[in-house]
Amino acid sequence: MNNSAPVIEVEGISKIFSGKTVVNRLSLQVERGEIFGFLGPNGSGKTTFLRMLCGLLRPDAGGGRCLGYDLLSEVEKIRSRIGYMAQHFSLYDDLSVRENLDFMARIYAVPKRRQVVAETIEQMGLEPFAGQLAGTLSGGWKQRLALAACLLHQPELLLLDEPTAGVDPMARRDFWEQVYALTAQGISALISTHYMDEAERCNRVAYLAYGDLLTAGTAEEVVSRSGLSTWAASGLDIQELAARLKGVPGIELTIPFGNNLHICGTDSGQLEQSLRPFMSDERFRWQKQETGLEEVFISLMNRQARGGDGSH
Ligand SMILES: Nc1ncnc2c1ncn2[C@@H]1O[C@H](COP(=O)(O)OP(=O)(O)OP(=O)(O)O)[C@@H](O)[C@H]1O
Repeated sequence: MNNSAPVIEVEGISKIFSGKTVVNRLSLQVERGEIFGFLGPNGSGKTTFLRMLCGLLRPDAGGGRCLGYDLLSEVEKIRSRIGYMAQHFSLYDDLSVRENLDFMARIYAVPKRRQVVAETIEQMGLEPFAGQLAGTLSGGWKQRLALAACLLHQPELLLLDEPTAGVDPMARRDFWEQVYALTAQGISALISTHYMDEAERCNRVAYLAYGDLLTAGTAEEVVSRSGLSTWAASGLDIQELAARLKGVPGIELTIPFGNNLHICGTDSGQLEQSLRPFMSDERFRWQKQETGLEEVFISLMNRQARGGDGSH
């Protein structure tokens, strides 16, 4: 495909299950070499969207191209060029790491199978475990093996559905190092996640809530478009403070983070004016703060729940 063309270019794609719209006219572009993060609460349609991209589900409306191939008519070409890591990927617990990869390589009819499996084991740092039964690996190494299995047929695009769910922080960091190394080689990745720190590692992010794409862009764009200003109050009694701030004009959102309460509003003047009387309370230290993705996503969700147009 044309190297400058987006790897994913979809327009208005929808999926309806039993009369319920699960993905609602979603349009999105992912550029080559990009790590694109896909966030949203459980059941918002992230998996359904990924499955439409890799041809496992057919969109009920809309269409587009994945790696330059048509989503509706060239599904086989797409499938052979993408690596899909499903949320509940399955490995054979009673096969070794090498046997698992060899088996997957046979299924994909990978040419020079033995050589490719050996190279993949080396590339993914799996040598120390090559002879070990997959069922005895730690969660992080199982994840690594599942990623290795997606790479055997040398895909151009990875679709990773919550690849680090339930994995400890060190293993998550290692996993991201691998993803960076792969994208440095020109592979693109669309990754769904619930972790905010992972969202911040992506070149661009999108937030999906119950089928609707609420925002997409770089973290800076998403934050700036939200128009939110944030103050943080730190102290021990922040739950009580949060309760007192409820319904105060200009305060649209409060989120506790440990001993900090983040307080947000889109009218920064009104927010400051409303907070001023609380700032004389010596139990708290007050600080203006950069708005983060988490504040933006929660605010968008709240607006959507209140029936806003969700177009921010
Ligand atoms: N094959 C199916 N038949 C009917 N409903 C389905 C099917 N697959 C998914 N759904 C429903 O579609 C909605 C979206 O599910 P989906 O798995 O795409 O969300 P998700 O954002 O990936 O959630 P999670 O973060 O929990 O993985 C859910 O309400 C789910 O129950």
